[in-house]
Amino acid sequence: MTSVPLPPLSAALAQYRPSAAATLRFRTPSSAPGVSASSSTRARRFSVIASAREMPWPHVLTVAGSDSSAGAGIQADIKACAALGAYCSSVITAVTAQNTVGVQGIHAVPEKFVGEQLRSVLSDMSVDVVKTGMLPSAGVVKVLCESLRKFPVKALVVDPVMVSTSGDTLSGPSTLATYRDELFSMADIVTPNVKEASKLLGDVSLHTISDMCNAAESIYKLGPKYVLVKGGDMPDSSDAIDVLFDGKEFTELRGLRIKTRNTHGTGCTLASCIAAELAKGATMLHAVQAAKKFVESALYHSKDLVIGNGPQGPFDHHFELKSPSYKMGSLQKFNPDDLFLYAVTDSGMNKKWGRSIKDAVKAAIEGGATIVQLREKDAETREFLEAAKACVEICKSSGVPLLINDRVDVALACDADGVHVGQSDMPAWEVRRLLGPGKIIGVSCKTPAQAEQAWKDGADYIGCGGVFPTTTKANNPTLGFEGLRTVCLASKLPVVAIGGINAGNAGSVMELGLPNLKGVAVVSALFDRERVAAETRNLRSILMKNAYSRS
Ligand SMILES: Nc1ncnc2c1ncn2[C@@H]1O[C@H](COP(=O)(O)OP(=O)(O)O)[C@@H](O)[C@H]1O
Ligand SMILES: Cc1ncc(COP(=O)(O)O)c(N)n1
Ligand SMILES: [Mg+2]
Repeated sequence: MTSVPLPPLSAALAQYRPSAAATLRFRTPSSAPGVSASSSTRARRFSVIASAREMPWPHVLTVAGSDSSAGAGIQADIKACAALGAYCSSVITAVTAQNTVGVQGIHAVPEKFVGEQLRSVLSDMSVDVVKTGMLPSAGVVKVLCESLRKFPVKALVVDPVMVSTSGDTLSGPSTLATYRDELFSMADIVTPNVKEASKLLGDVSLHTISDMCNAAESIYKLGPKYVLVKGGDMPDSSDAIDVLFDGKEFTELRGLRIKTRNTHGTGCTLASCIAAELAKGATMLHAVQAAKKFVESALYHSKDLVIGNGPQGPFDHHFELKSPSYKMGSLQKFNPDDLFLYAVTDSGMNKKWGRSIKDAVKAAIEGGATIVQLREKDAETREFLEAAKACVEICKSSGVPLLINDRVDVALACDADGVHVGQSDMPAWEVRRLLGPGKIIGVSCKTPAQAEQAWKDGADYIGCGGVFPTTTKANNPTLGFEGLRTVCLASKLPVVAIGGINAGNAGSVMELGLPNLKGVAVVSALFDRERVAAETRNLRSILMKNAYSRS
């Protein structure tokens, strides 16, 4: 089984942003020669409408029940899609009287009227993905299947909602057979929780990951392309583990288990996020990972919310709107463009030139470094921590992220922006566990396999090198341009090139034109010099020239 801890918050947030296709961009019309001013204005107006039509918004249709407390159901689906940049239309199958205590009543919408709503939406709007939640009767499941046959969509996400997190029944046993016989074979993914998986398989008991895998395999035989058995309600588990099965391979998706009462609507949100990501064009594994990361982050940010008096509260789908980075205009903790000029300090060089770490960092920032890593291999811990704390202050005030090489403890103690690890340091997934979802993690990689692992482990970027021979790192094989190209092409993450890079050769590295190669990391070319700020400024202007000539 492949074990896949989740990509970090920043990586996931990057996916939450509306994709280019989702952003309505208005093209300036090219008016034909001889067209009068007023008709050109008209032409512009038409062109705006036309180009808006050409740029469809990723569209999810949720077919689900209304939750009066707005934590789950239709309300959760719309909030989740909005947070991830997808449009969400809604066909309501039932209205529930529900709160944080439980479900007090259910009023099913007549099957015929569910069909009418489906026709209204599907015949008019270009829906990319249909996501189903509460389908209260076998009749509604049948009506949905008929509509989907008539109006096919790109993907179908089936959350077989039967029992709410509060334990209330939302869809009776009569629907089970129709789910199994008709809907599942049309589904791209089915996402039962453990209780639902058990019911679908005739009340088998599920206690372990291996039980979840067996259940996923059995449900897969009913026809969907993927099965995700969700482990939110698995007792005695310190992690929140879900199992994805694609017919060949099991992938264990492991996330932090957030200690909170606010888990009402986690299942609805997860399925809607998967649908939104698929609508934006993600692969299934990416969609599931991003969705799980979103739920984890939302729970984390809402863990202390108190809404309602019952045991199960709702969580905040729009937690990003409250984050300071959002208010400062940036949704992401990590911006891959920050890798542009990556300054890595070296204790030996600082000593040689009689500089403190703090002065070295100040000078690099003054010269225009866009991210800084403290790589102090020989420093005493106490002394290093003091210096790191001072550097955090300097970097914060300049808006430059500060990473710590290898020392997760120091990064935690000084509240750095993240950690960079090598292949023999702590594994990135373990670092993620310790740092939480919001920090930046970088991993040094020399091979496509290492790059793949870094992505699976939840890293934000990889450092690839040595591109040229270097004296900074002993016994460091040189990859050359070919090695760098191979790793970049294989990497799903942004890459920064490292190893022997200086003002003389940085341009040639960037000229490789690899789309995910975001910048260069330098040690000696900045710090084994007398004037750090001037060297940084010089390198920056070389990189800028290269960037402009390529754009
Ligand atoms: N306390 C928690 N911390 C982190 N993730 C959770 C927590 N509870 C549930 N999840 C995640 O939320 C998603 C929905 O799972 P689950 O709650 O099992 O589904 P449902 O809401 O359908 O019962 C899964 O990805 C699960 O791992
Ligand atoms: C209308 C409606 N639909 C679905 C759920 C499931 O909620 P959860 O996501 O917590 O399992 C619910 N409680 N109410
Ligand atoms: Mg739940």
